Amino acid sequence: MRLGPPSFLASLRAPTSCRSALWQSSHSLRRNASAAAAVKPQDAEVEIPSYPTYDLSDKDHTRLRFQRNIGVSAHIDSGKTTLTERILYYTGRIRDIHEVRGRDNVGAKMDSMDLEREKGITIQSAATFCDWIATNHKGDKEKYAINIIDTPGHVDFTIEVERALRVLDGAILVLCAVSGVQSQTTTVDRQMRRYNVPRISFINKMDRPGANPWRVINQIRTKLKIPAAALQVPIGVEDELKGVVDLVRWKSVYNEGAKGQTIIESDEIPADVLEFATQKRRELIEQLAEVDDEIGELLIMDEEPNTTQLTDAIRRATVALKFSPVFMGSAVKNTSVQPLLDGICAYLPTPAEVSAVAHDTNLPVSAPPVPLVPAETAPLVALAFKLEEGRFGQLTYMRVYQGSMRKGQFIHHARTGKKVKIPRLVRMHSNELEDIDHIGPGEICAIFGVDCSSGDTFTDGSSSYTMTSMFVPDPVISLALNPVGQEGPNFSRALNRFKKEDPTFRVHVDKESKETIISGMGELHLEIYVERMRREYGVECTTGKPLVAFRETITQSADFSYTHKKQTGGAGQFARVVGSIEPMEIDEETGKDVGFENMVMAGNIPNSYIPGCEKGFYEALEKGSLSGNPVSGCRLILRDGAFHSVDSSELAFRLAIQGAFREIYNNAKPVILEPIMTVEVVAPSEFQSAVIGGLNSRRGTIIDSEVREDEFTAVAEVALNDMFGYASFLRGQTQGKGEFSMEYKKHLPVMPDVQAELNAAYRKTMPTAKK
Ligand SMILES: Nc1nc2c(ncn2[C@@H]2O[C@H](COP(=O)(O)OP(=O)(O)OP(=O)(O)O)[C@@H](O)[C@H]2O)c(=O)[nH]1
Repeated sequence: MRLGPPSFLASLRAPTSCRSALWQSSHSLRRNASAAAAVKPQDAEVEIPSYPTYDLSDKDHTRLRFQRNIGVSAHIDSGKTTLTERILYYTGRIRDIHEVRGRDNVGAKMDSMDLEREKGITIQSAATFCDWIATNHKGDKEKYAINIIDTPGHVDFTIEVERALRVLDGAILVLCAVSGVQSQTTTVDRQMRRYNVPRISFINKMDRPGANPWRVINQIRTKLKIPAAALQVPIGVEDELKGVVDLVRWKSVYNEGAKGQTIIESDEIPADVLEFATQKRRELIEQLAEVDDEIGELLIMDEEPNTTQLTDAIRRATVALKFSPVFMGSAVKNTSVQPLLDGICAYLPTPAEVSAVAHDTNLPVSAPPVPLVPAETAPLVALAFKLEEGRFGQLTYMRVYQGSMRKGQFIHHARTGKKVKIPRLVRMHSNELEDIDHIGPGEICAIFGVDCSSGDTFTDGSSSYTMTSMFVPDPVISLALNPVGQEGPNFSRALNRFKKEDPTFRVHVDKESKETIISGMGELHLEIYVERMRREYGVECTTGKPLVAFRETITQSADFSYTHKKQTGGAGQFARVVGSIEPMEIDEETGKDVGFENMVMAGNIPNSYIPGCEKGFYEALEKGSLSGNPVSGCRLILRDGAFHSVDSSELAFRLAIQGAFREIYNNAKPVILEPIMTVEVVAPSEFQSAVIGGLNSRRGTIIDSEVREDEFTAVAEVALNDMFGYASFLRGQTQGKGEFSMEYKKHLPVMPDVQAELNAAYRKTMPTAKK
């Protein structure tokens, strides 16, 4: 988790005394159910220790000033991979350019999986690094080290975007010059906001007929609600695009050479864009004045900011998340990618400019977080943000937040307390590795041979810090998976590996049918794993019909007072629990919408039995009694109870909570929820009414539509259950010219008739269920 805009260097050095205080935990169990078990007893006064402070050395300052960790994210097919390929080429990281779905059949460097190259989509985010000699606003050259993560655009692989943004300091938001802000752009925008990631916007595909960057900028301002202004205007349009006018340095910038590798700069602004460029420079200053005091004052005094003032203001406002500078070009036509690289160096933050925090596991979860300082001398805190099974074993991607790591060094796994040696330390270049001996704070690397899950923290053992992990959305779709022939060990081996790599991929065995059920973020998501199972593990599988992941929730509170008592000759079971269940809103930061709160006073239930109660609650949530689907949006508050010195046990309390939950569930007026998707269709204008009619016939609600010269976009909310078979339906409706993307929006109650149907179907499968 990052804190807000960084005037944070001051806060890093805040006097320790202000953090050394008695602090009272009162609602510590509310926020994070999974962390709840580790929390200290409530209402205890806890002393916050005084943590040592670390200052950045001059060496740290210099290194971090020239370091950037950035991501490239966007709606599908906006050109992220194509852009990254250019970046790698111009920075000298690769010797030649290969296109996504290119005729040379090589495929883009960052799409290294065979499946990615075949389908022409990015499935896994890939990490790489490069050096760039940037030209600054004075025209001086400076060398920067840039770590880049290219993320997938398909919503099915959204966890990859979450993972990347969690550890990146800045991002490039790529938009198509024709389609503008699309549904997935909004999702990426939301993710960037969640992790406070400053962003540069890059309007790609300026060579396409109908390209209109000004409409796109307007959409950034109105739809994404972030002040934005162009730092460039194009020279030439569509096919004739030659370069851009740099509005900050007031220069014309052209690409020359077969691959646009030579940058030619000129002080002469072409006459046909001069007036327009002057107007857009004015617009840039006015937009900045809205968010930056210094420019605001200059504007009031009617003074023109100079290049340094303008650059500094753009940087300040971008890093403070108040503004997005907009660049434009065409990745495929090799135009204006180098100025974007200069922009990354000039305007995106250094690792020292974003604040990162950890939690001290010795304190309750709601204790104030501890700021981390990217100083080499500080004790190590690193976050494993992605796992990947490679040719040489498990590869763990790490972001080092403070301190450093060395090959051969021992590091501590914060969750398990295990000490592990780093056998091999590498920097990643897509699927190739470069061995290194040492990695400093603020950098990204990968290590081999360390067993952990994604989201785990590593330290040098001197602190008990852990970093909060990322938002993991719940699956929306599931299907039964059966290996053809005998089930061999590779079947479960593959499933275990996929589960570890991807927290949005879930596996369980259905208790009734005994079938293996896999769940995920969409049909494509699951299809990719079934295919990987075949290719990487040699296991051929058949799959059942995809099923929507229904959920249940409660709509009102209900109290319980329940005694679990059993006397069967030997030791008996006794546990009494009193409390309530109530509806719970989702926590935007953690994604949690279920929680267990212990408010038992005076030891009426001994502390040692509380974990049993909590376990019982989470088990009860696994299957709601309306339809057998998991229950979400529910908090249990345990207020009181009673125990017996001989007959009580953790098991008795676990069963007591389950019994209580079963007994009062219906009093809390449960309903069945279904996933609602945002569906965006782009198709030639002549098919507009057919497409809208098609969405209406699937009970969709049209929430936005836009008609451009030749094509239109329609955005609708449709229940996922009504979307099966839509791809071929749309193909038929639009002679194959329509495209659609779909992403999960929210869960909503199903219609009463559907609820009755699902309930009846569930009862039929449950001979023991109450009829
Ligand atoms: N006209 C035009 N096409 C482009 C440009 N950049 C990329 N494309 C094309 O757009 C398509 C998608 O490009 P990708 O680079 O795979 O897009 P992506 O955003 O990485 O795709 P996903 O990772 O699948 O979301 C390819 O056919 C590219 O050749 C551009 O500047 N102009």
